[in-house]
Amino acid sequence: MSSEDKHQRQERIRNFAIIAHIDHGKSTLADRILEHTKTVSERDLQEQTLDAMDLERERGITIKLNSAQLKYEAADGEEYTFHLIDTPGHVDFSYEVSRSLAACEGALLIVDASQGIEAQTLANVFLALEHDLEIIPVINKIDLPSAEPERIKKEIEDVIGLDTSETILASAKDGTGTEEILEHIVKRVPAPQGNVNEPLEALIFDSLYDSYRGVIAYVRIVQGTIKKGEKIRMMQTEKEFEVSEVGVFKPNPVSADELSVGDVGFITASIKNVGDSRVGDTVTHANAPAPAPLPGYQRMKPMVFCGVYPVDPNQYTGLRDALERLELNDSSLEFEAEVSQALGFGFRCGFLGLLHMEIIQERIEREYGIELITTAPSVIYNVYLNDGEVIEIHNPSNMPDQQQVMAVEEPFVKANVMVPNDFVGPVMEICQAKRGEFQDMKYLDENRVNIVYDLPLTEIVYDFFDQLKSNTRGYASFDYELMGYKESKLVKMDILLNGEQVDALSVIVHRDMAYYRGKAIVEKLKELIPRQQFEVPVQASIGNKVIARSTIKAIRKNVLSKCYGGDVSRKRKLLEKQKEGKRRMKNVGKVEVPQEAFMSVLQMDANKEDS
Ligand SMILES: Nc1nc2c(ncn2[C@@H]2O[C@H](COP(=O)(O)OP(=O)(O)OP(=O)(O)O)[C@@H](O)[C@H]2O)c(=O)[nH]1
Repeated sequence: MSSEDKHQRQERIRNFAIIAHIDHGKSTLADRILEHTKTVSERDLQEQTLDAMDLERERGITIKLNSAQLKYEAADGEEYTFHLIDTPGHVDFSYEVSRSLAACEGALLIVDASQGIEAQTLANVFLALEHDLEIIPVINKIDLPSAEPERIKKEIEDVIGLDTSETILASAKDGTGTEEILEHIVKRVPAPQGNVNEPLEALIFDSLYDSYRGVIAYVRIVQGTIKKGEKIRMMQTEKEFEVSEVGVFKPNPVSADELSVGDVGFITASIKNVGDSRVGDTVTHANAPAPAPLPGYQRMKPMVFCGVYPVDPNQYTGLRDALERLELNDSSLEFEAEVSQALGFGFRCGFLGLLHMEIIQERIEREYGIELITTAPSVIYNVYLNDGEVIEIHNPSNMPDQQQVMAVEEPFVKANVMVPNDFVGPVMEICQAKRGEFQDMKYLDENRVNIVYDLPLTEIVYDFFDQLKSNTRGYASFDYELMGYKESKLVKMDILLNGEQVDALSVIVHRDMAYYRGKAIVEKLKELIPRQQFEVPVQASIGNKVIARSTIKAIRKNVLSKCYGGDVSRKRKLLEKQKEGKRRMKNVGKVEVPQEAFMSVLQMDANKEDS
């Protein structure tokens, strides 16, 4: 292709993302677009093609980014190449969202006609505006009887300040508006800038590990071109590779001769670890490198840590293999070996957030068949010692003795909560109970309010979101960003079972809440730990001082005594049932403790805590 042809082709490329809150219809709309452009034949179109992972489909959320190349013949008679880049809709993955937006010139903003803008949508729209994207508002689900497109338009204008005169009214369910959306993309989203003759700059906006090809890096070419056989360098990690294949997603990966300015596609280069091709890094040619990497690179750092142990100690090596494999695919997952007196050999793992943590745990159990015991999640604390040393603690049981500690800092976030007026009271109560500091409150329209609080991350890691949902009948939406560290009055609380301290149950709590938390935990443990053959005291202590106590009464339990006579099959069933119940038990000293107990600190309801 001549330079001139390449330029003409570049003029007809449109790169866009879809921004939407969970359930507002992003996947359904993406399906309509794929259908309409005949990218995927209707017969092949599995419901929601873009959400590929099983787990993702089950949970109905987008975890990993995906992209698709579409050909669209527009009303002006020209054929356009669209690249649709899917973005995850969850706070844990906001950095990935920011990189995928950096790969686009435009974004469709999908808002449910019966719901309105939600906190996460707002956060992502502002990210898109920062990247100077052209935003095309689409009000979806107008087929619903409860649709209020005029109210939503006004909300988009008032809250985001977008001009909504050209808003598209759509129903992804019945296909209304799909054609109009495609035409608006052609007219309103700018063609990519950049020059084919400049040194290569390609932005990695996602990468995944394929056991056959190695890492597949998803890239947007910002300057220059890239071909098979060329020597490339990752500008941040400074690793060099030889390109084994370039291609595009249709939406399945298909080889291409070359990727050129404006293209979105993939590169493989026998890269063995996703850590070598990090999201946000810039790919350039090794022998004619670009002068500087693309801006905005950040190393994704885990924020939430927990202990992960195999129920069966023999599966320790299996668990390590599973984590190593998952790490290949997920450069934000971190882990290191850890030994707990209570749980034996396991790993301390770091995650981007709670959802990320749940996803990894579920994948280990499902894909690798390893049953896990996990401890309550914790954040990273900065601990200032009396001797001037500063240490980072991400396992509460490693907290030094109180006498040695001068001060403790914990991470804080700025949280936006959007709710209907009626729920302002309950939301403020929850934030206050979670040690929140009120910052701001704004009306979105007559009906809805945005409340801003500074909150300790650790309180969000606990049951904040669940409480928010249950106290606002599911109406609240919530988003947060990390602000930094602040000093708090934090202490380590230990739990003793039968007089023995259980390291895996230690937590770091605010001094003013220690008594209530301690009381709630010992009560919860009393509920969760089955009666043993002897009486078991459960205590919560700070330093050597016991602050709460409960007792698990002794019983003598023999399930077989229930079976009169010799019904063998019934007997076997009962024994199996008992075995089943025991599977996730760990012996801690002489006491059998079920998995749930290690998460008990997460399961306290607010009322108990406040009472
Ligand atoms: N009535 C109606 N329902 C719709 C429309 N578009 C999507 N839905 C339904 O809304 C629900 C959510 O749609 P999805 O496409 O899965 O939403 P999503 O935004 O992709 O959600 P995540 O993948 O979780 O981010 C599904 O049950 C869809 O069938 C629409 O235009 N009208």
